Amino acid sequence: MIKLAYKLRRSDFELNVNEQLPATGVTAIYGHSGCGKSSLLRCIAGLESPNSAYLQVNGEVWEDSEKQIYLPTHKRPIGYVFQEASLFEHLSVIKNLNFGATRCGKPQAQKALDQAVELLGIEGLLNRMPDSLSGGEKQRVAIARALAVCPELLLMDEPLASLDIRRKREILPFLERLHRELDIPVLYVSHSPAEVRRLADYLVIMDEGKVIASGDIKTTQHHLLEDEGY
Ligand SMILES: Nc1ncnc2c1ncn2[C@@H]1O[C@H](COP(=O)(O)OP(=O)(O)OP(=O)(O)O)[C@@H](O)[C@H]1O
Repeated sequence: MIKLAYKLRRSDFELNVNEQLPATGVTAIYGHSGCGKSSLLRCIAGLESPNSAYLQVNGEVWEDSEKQIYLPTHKRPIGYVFQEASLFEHLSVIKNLNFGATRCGKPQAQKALDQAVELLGIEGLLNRMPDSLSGGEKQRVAIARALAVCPELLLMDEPLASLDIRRKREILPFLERLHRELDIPVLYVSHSPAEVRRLADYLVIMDEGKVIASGDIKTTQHHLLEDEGY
């Protein structure tokens, strides 16, 4: 179970969320642009300074502002994938992945790295430099690097948004594979009904900083807009 409660006030925006999410499968966080999806993910990663915060993942409290508990970002066992693959441009693919594995720091680091390489189908890219990769390949490497951290929670913020439809189609099967074969809960921010339908088990729908509906995908998917169908 992931229990979270955040209040974050900005001059013209307020995030106010209090949810219990499953600690398995893919939970999509869906809503219009500006509704606070990325802010919520950034709170979970410890990258915002909310007015009040509570986060518990699988029984462990990562943050509780009332009790002044705050696990800093670099100590949170999370993998984070952004819209744009944020690879170290001066490092080869394998060195980028090793950087993730260093953060894992557990005996199973090498195994996690090998599994990530295999899952994302990037064996043939390991010695390439990021600037020689296509957008889709870069994003696959970024996802593998996030997995090499051995995360207990994978945060994905519109990982396909910067890709054209062909690249989206190319990556979706890999995401579906992650979903089938990995046992790590994923919080997946998206404003694409097509992606949500294909990937999510659980859905959180946001509007203006609040959750307006949440639940199993079967019972909530009628909230999704018509999709563009890729
Ligand atoms: N660093 C910041 N400083 C001030 N306001 C911000 C900051 N980041 C986001 N906002 C504002 O907070 C609100 C929520 O933004 P957020 O990026 O969380 O929404 P979102 O649902 O992820 O949007 P999108 O789908 O466009 O990425 C918006 O009004 C945005 O302009």
